[in-house]
This record gives sequence, C-alpha cells and structure tokens, in this order.
Amino acid sequence: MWNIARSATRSLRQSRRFSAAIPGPCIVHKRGTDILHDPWFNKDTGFPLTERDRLGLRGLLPPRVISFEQQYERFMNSYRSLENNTRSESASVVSLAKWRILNRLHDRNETLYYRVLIDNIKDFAPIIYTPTVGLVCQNYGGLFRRPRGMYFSAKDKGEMMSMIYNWPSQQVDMIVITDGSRILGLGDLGVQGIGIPIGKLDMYVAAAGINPQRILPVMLDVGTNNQKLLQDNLYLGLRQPRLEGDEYLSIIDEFMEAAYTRWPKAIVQFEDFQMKWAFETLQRYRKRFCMFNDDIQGTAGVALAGLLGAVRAQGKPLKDFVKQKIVVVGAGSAGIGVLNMAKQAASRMLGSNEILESNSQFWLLDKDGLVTKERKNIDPAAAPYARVPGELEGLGEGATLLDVVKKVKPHVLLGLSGVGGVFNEQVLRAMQQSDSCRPAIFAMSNPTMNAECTAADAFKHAGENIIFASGSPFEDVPLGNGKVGYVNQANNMYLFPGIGLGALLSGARLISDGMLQAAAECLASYMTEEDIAKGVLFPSISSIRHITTQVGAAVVEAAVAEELAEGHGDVDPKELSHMSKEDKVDYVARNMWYPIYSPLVHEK
Ligand SMILES: NC(=O)c1ccc[n+]([C@@H]2O[C@H](COP(=O)([O-])OP(=O)(O)OC[C@H]3O[C@@H](n4cnc5c(N)ncnc54)[C@H](O)[C@@H]3O)[C@@H](O)[C@H]2O)c1
Ligand SMILES: O=C(O)C[C@H](O)C(=O)O
Ligand SMILES: [Mg+2]
Repeated sequence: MWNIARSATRSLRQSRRFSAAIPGPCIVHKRGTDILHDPWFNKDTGFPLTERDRLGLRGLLPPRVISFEQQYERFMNSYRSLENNTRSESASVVSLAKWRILNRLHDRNETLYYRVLIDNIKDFAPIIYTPTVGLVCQNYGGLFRRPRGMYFSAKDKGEMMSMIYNWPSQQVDMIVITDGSRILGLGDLGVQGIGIPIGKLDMYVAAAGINPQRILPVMLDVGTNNQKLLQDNLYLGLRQPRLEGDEYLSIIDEFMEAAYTRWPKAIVQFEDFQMKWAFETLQRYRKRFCMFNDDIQGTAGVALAGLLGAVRAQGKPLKDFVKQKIVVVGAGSAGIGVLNMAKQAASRMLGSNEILESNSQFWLLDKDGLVTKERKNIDPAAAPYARVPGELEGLGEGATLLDVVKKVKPHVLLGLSGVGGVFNEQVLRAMQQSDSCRPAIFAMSNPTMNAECTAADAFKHAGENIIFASGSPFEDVPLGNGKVGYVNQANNMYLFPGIGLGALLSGARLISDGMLQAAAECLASYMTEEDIAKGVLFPSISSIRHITTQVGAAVVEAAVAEELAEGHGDVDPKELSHMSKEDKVDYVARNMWYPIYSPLVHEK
C-alpha cells in the first residue's frame, strides 16, 4: 500500500510561500474594460497603479487601490452579513442566497473566488457542491445569468470539431461532461445539469489545484425525458425526447473526437450519466482516451476505502474484509461500481478469483427488492451479484430490505439508491442485530433529502457504536454524556480530484484499474488507527488539498509502474520513473495552482 508522506504539507506551504513571493507574470491579450470584464484576469480595485497605466485601466476604476487581503475581508464580511440577515428564512432560500453571492464573485473575479473557496472549503463545499448544487440545477432556468462552460446539443451534429475552437482557452487540462440524465438523486434534469460539471470542476481547482483557465464544464444536450421541463416554455435546453441508441452515441463520439483533437492531453471525467450510458461510454472510451466515470469508478474507490476502514474499526485485520457481509441497496452505476471494486479487492486479498465465484459476501437490492437468479430481464452488470433464491430461509426473489437485513445480519449496509429514507426506523433497528461489533451504515445518496437515512436517525435507531457515513454532509450527532456520533462524508470528492490530477501530471495514456486501485488504497491508508477507532474513516474536507496531493502522487506512481505515463510539460517519462515516492508527492504539490494576483503583461 502507498505509504503516506506527510511532508507534502511542507511542500505545499513552501510552494505557496514561493509563489506568493515571486508570482509569475500572466500574459493577457486584451486591455481596458475587456480585462475588467474578464473574471480570469480581473482584480477589481486591486489593480496596482502601474498596472492600471500599462493596461489602459486608468480612470476606469476608483482611485484607491485595495489589497487582496482587504478584498477578501470585504467579501467574507458580506457573506457573514448575509448569514445573519437570512436567519429566519428557510434552509433552501439561505443556501440559494449563499450560492448567488459566491456565483457573483465567480463571475467577476476568479482569483478572489478560488481563494475564498480554498480557505473556507468546509463551509463553501456544501454550497458549490452537494447538496446546494442539486437545488441550483433544479432552479437553473431562474438562476441563469451568464453561461459557463460549453453546450453541445443534438442540433450541433457535424459542427463540433469547429465549435470546440470557440472555447477561449488555448490549453484545457480537465473536462467534466454530463448529459444531465441522472443528476445526483434528482433524475433527468436535461440541460440544467450543467451545474454538476461546474461544481465538480470547482472542486478540481480547490482540491487538486487545477488552473481554472484550463478547465471546461460541458453539457451534451441530447434532449430530456423530463415531462415538466419539456412543457416549460422557459426551459433552456432542447425540447425533444432524449436521443437513444446509435444516434445518442454518435453525438458523444463526435464530442470526444473534437475535444481530443484540440486538446490531446486533456482528461475527461464523465459525470451523472444514467446507468446504461455510464457503463457503455466507459467501455467504449476508456482504452482510447484518458477518461473515467466518476460515479462508477470514483465512488467505488471512496466506498472501498470506507469498507476497509469499517474492518479496521472492528479491530480486525484488513484481510477479514473478505468475511464481511455487505448489503448494497441500489443496483445502478454507483452501486455496481462499488461491488465490482470490492470484489476485485477481495480477490486480491484471497489471491484467487475462484473462491469468490459465488460472491457470497455481497447482497444486492434494487427498486424491486433482493436481486436473485430468478430476476427477469436482469441487467448484465447486476447478474454476477444475483443470489440463489432461498439460500437463506425466506429470502426469495424481491425480498424486502427489512427481511434481508434481519436474515443476513450484515456488517455493512450501504445505500446508493437515490431514495431518501429507505433505511427507515425498522431497517435501522434491525442493524442492531448485525454480526459486527461496529456495524457500518453508509447512506451515500445525494443530495441530503435523497440520503437513505439521516445521521441522527442512524445513531438513534441503530445504536451509538455504529460507524456512519453519508454522501452529503450532516452535522455530528450529540449522543448525550458529552459523546458525539461522528459523521463521515463518503463522497467521491475525496478521489476524483486526485485521479484527474495524477493522470494529468503523469501524462497517462489512459486511466487503468491499477491507477484507480492505487487512489483508493491511498485514501484507505490515510487515516490513523486512532482516527479509525473513533469512527473517523475519511479526512476532514478542510485537508482536501493534502489528501488530493497524496492521491495524485499515488496515481502518478501507478501510471509509471504500468508504463502508461508519457510525461507532462517538460517532465518526460524517464524523469518520472526516476522520482522516488516522496519526489512524486513534491512534484504533484509543486504543480498545483494557487490563487494569487499575478502581474499582467499585455501582448498583442
Ligand atoms: N456519495 C457519493 O460519492 C455518490 C457517488 C455516486 C452516486 N451517488 C448517489 O447514488 C445515487 C444513485 O446513483 P446511481 O448513478 O447508481 O443511480 P442509478 O439511477 O444508476 O441507480 C439507482 C438504483 O437504485 C435502485 N433503487 C431505486 N429505488 C430503490 C429502492 N426503493 N430500494 C432499493 N433500490 C432502489 C434502482 O433500481 C437502481 O438500481 C444517487 O443519489 C447519487 O447521487 C453518490
Ligand atoms: O456529486 C456528488 O456529490 C457525488 C456523486 O458524483 C453523485 O452523483 O452524487
Ligand atoms: Mg455524480
């Protein structure tokens, strides 16, 4: 397993100090108001007088120069006032107001926006990411002010190769793409799903230090099957049913060809595609392009790290993972992705595939209950996990979750169903009879209202010694006597930034299972025994840059080991292969962008 080099904190601090002392110049091809209206370059009242002269800004701004620190303070003060002034409003009104104030800054001054985001990631992630981003997507029509990212629609067929050159940035490193067909647990939101790639890429900047001038959120609008949106006159996407079959695939193919023609070294993350296309596109492109599907592969790695943590929390050796009984609720792209990766991990531990043929440790349920070999029209991806009906007395095809939990007495109950409240009081109470001394309950569906249960209900009904994780954040739960039920956030945000960053900095040809496994193992081994004993399976989101550095370096290491690394910039494969693990951590840390005002140099 990857050995965590905590010295990366030092390198991060060093590189930050260094960049703060001598910020490199930034070439800009515009002048005057064009700069003020470009959030990549705009410094608002922060432009020094000499720069105002050089760039034709003199007279276009009030005369006082305000420092970056003062601008930062001013923004945080308005944010705090907004918090104070909205105390009596509903939670969703407050969240949307917070999103708006952050979004306005994003649209105006990206450097300041990303600095406040990085410094306050624990408070701001729930606004720019799950759960508020779900609300934003649902209300996208009303919130829309300025476009962000690119939109390719079914009407653009044949045009994408030229359209891709409309994007103003010469270099793109990270693309997150969705077709809006399964936005969090909220279903088909059509073009309104663009909020998800935007939020994911904000996390790339905040957690992985990807330069925001090199990110591209993409919406592929192939129609929607959401009747409400189809009937809405103000809906901003194509008002037609979703394309299917070859017509659908030809649109995605055309986009991928166009994107890789212009930016052959870009990484593409597929996000929130409905299950059938999530698996099909992954299979179709993963050997040809450097891409991955976050819902299948990122989620699987995070869940595996959580499952291994749950074994450690029981005071058992890791190899006991193969004896854990795991009930997965939700047989979609995320649930099946988790099972596939967990199965691979168990096979590696046993050193043999055969023993696992029966998949005896896994139980899978979908909307029709327990999946067994009697299931009609079973999805091929779910088939390997179908149980023999009646192998446990009374558990036949379609058995209810309650019956499964009562009979199986699982060590882990993991929800990726998108259905809020399916872990109801009875189900949670039944988990008290689990065969584990510390049963794990992972309610991983997003956003908050779609979580399989709340943290408070889990501790109340399943007992105080459970290990709890949710996909969207919940507050820790006071248990009385000063004790606290710890809430983990099991979200793919702990892995996708490091997977993308590691793939980018190694110049990987493709993203292999080995690279994903290295990422998951890195996350799994990140927590100390002391943390784990307290039920803490994942690091605090406040240290997301640190964990992402480690994950990124682990991914580089795996890419080099598998001879997939083609190098990045002036670092060639040979140099990468000569780096020690520590060197790789330093290399990753050094290449992370950090928001500071750079001197702008005008070039025609
Ligand atoms: N925490 C994370 O990092 C993370 C990552 C990916 C997905 N998710 C969440 O997981 C959920 C599912 O995502 P997906 O891509 O797998 O969706 P999906 O649509 O592909 O699959 C959903 C599955 O849930 C099943 N289901 C529906 N109702 C059910 C019920 N009452 N009981 C049991 N199963 C039921 C469906 O039959 C289907 O198999 C979403 O809410 C998503 O936000 C969370
Ligand atoms: O977006 C998230 O918060 C996690 C995940 O990708 C999801 O689809 O729910
Ligand atoms: Mg997702």
